[in-house]
Order: sequence, then structure tokens, then C-alpha cells
Amino acid sequence: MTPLLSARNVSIFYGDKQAVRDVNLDIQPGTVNALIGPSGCGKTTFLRAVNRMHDLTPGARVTGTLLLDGENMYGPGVDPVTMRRRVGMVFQKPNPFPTMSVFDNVVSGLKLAGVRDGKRLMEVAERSLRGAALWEEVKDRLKTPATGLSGGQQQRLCIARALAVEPEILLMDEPTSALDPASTAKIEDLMTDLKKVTTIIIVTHNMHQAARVSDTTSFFLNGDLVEHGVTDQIFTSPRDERTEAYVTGRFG
Ligand SMILES: Nc1ncnc2c1ncn2[C@@H]1O[C@H](COP(=O)(O)OP(=O)(O)OP(=O)(O)O)[C@@H](O)[C@H]1O
Repeated sequence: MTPLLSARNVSIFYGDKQAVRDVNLDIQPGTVNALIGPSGCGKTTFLRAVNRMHDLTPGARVTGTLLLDGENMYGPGVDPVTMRRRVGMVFQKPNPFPTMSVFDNVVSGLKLAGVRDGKRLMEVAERSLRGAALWEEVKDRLKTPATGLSGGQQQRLCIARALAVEPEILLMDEPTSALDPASTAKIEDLMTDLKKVTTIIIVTHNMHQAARVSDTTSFFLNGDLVEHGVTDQIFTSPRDERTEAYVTGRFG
């Protein structure tokens, strides 16, 4: 199968400091892919490169090649804004737009793209909220402020907002670390369903979570991608002794 995302010798720098070194990684469509590793090893830095977010950080620099569906994300003439539209992002802390209603949060991306047709906006809102397993809980309060939702609901709202613009990839940076166990379980269940409509890369510190939700796992250490493989193999028979030490909890 042709990978949806291909990283070839990707290195990422903050000024003189190299945070990610020569990463080679293929991500297949319709899969959940976990990035694991100790604090400061470069997981978030790599994730942000897939959204061209380093363009916004002074002094940050990405080298090598990142292909999204065969297209060089950093190619000459490629517009970062257009690229970013193809990639969704969900952050550690739920960040709904605080002055907007539940409905307006979900359709904000479409409105920004100029969609004004009320019927179409409603259809997309319902589809996205169903996709994020939130519809039943909010269908009677679509016009109320998003800030009135619980933390777990707000995070699913952020997922719905990302889904509304049909991203090719959904990046999730520790999406459940601020949530209680019940909300975490809901989002973990959701990831399996989301594979039908998108492809997920998730940074997680929770190894049980990586083992539960992901098809492949990549272990990062000090900016290197030490090992990438099918999740089961990474957790039961890692090839590198550093991976084994980490997944068995000997450090990190
Ligand atoms: N904006 C920045 N400017 C300078 N250095 C940075 C910046 N962001 C991250 N770094 C450094 O880059 C390295 C990798 O950080 P990164 O946040 O990618 O790690 P991580 O694996 O995601 O860590 P964590 O699990 O704690 O979130 C660290 O040494 C960090 O201090």
C-alpha cells in the first residue's frame, strides 16, 4: 500500500539545537499510529512538523522530506496554510473557541472557507459531532456556549471541529492527559471508529493507551526514532534493547 505520509531523513532544529534526527517513517492510510518515548525526546516536535507548525516558531527549521499523499509538504511554492488545512490537530488541553456556541465551534473551519449554506453547515455539524461520539449529548444545546461542556465533551468537540473539514491526517498530542478515566475511555473507543474516515498520529505518555489504540508504534529517544513497528511487536518483542527497557518501564 502507498503510505499516506512518508518522512525521509527528517531533522528538526530549534536554532542550533537539533531536536529530531534523520527520521524515516511511513504511515499507512486508515491506521492509528502512536509516538512514544520519554519527555523531551522529540515526539511533539515531529508531530508539529506534519502540520507545518514550525513555520510559526522563530528559529525552527525542518530538513529532509515529508510527503503527504506523495506531495512534498515543504516543497517550493507549497502554501503552509493550504497544507495545514489537510491536517487536523487536537491538543493536550481542550481548546474550543470560548466565545462561540457548540455549533459554531464545529463549523468554524467551513465558515472560514466561505460556506454559508445553513442546511449544509447543519449536515456537517451533525456528521462531525456523531463522528466524535458527541451528538447525543449536545444535540439539544447546539446554540449554547462551548465552555458549558465538561472537559471530556470539550475535547470531543475539538475532535468534531477537526473532522468537519475532513482532514487526511488527524494529529493528537496527548489528547487525554487532561481528562478523567471515563472521558479517556470514550476517546480511546472513538479512535478505532475514526480510522474509517481519517488517519491518526497520537503522541502519548500512556503506554497502555498506545498498546490499546494503535496499529503501529514509534519509539523516540533523544531525537532519534529508535524503532517503529506493529504495536504488538513493539510491546512484546522489541528489536532494540532501548525500546525494551522503555516499554517494560525501566526508564522514562
Ligand atoms: N520552541 C522551542 N524552542 C527551543 N527548544 C524547544 C522548543 N520546543 C521544544 N524544544 C526542545 O526540543 C526537544 C524536544 O522537545 P519535544 O517537546 O518535541 O519533546 P517531547 O518528546 O514531545 O516531550 P514531552 O513528552 O515532554 O512533551 C526538547 O529538548 C525541548 O526542550
